[in-house]
Amino acid sequence: MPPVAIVGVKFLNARPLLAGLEAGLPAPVPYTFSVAEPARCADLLREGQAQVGLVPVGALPQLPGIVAYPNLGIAARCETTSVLLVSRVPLAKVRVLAAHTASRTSVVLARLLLKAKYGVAPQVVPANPPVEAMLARAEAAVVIGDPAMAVDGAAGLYRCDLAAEWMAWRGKPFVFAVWGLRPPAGDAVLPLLEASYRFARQHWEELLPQWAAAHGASLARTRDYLERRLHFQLGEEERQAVEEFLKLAAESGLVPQREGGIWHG
Ligand SMILES: C=C(O[C@@H]1C=C(C(=O)O)C=C[C@H]1O)C(=O)O
Repeated sequence: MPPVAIVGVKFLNARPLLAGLEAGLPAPVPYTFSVAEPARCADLLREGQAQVGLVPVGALPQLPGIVAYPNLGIAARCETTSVLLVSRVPLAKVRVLAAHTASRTSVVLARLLLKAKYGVAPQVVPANPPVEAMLARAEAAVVIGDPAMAVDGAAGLYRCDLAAEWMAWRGKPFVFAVWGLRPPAGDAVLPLLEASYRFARQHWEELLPQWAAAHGASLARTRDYLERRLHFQLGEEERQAVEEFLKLAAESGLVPQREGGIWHG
């Protein structure tokens, strides 16, 4: 049997979920591990080049045959500082939205919020950071991950932190990404995914400075980001939030209706 191909997200926010995989923890079956931008993780899973991937929740409707592991993911209940809608104009005046091509979740979330809260449905154009270049072609931009953390604090822009906006709107945490897997090939590595996060918890103080250096963030900011802003264990509230987000997005025509259940098991 060929090794199970596992792909993770390359941004700082995913490091706690990936630590044990990077360290090469043993698994009952052979596996390979690599990282990519979130949208690419979804593509690799859909094309069958990976059997397990950390995928944007917003991509799940377009991943037939892929189910989500219900216990681990990238979630937040407050400002993340790494998933931003920035604008040169008040949000009710946005006509063109530059969408970070790495994202499949946050672009949908931004469009949902723009419609529900500000009554606008801008044209969406694909784009990539830096945010200044994105805003040269559009009034507003969605930017995620490490490049968004570099934008934080930029002056003169309207800035909306999307997880906090969702929390204020729906009263639930927001889940950006989950482990997607293609059964039965991916099933054998589920304990490895748990072990990988456990490894991060066990080696946290050693790993934090390494992650900070690798992603160009200060230790204090990395600690605040990964300990206080994001969380990685999903419970009933998070699973309900995923379902609610996908339902709202499908009702608004932003994603197709998902065929079949979302969750593994
Ligand atoms: C918290 C984040 O969540 C990310 C956002 C994603 C998206 O918008 O599709 C996908 C995966 C996550 O890594 C971030 O990028 O900062």
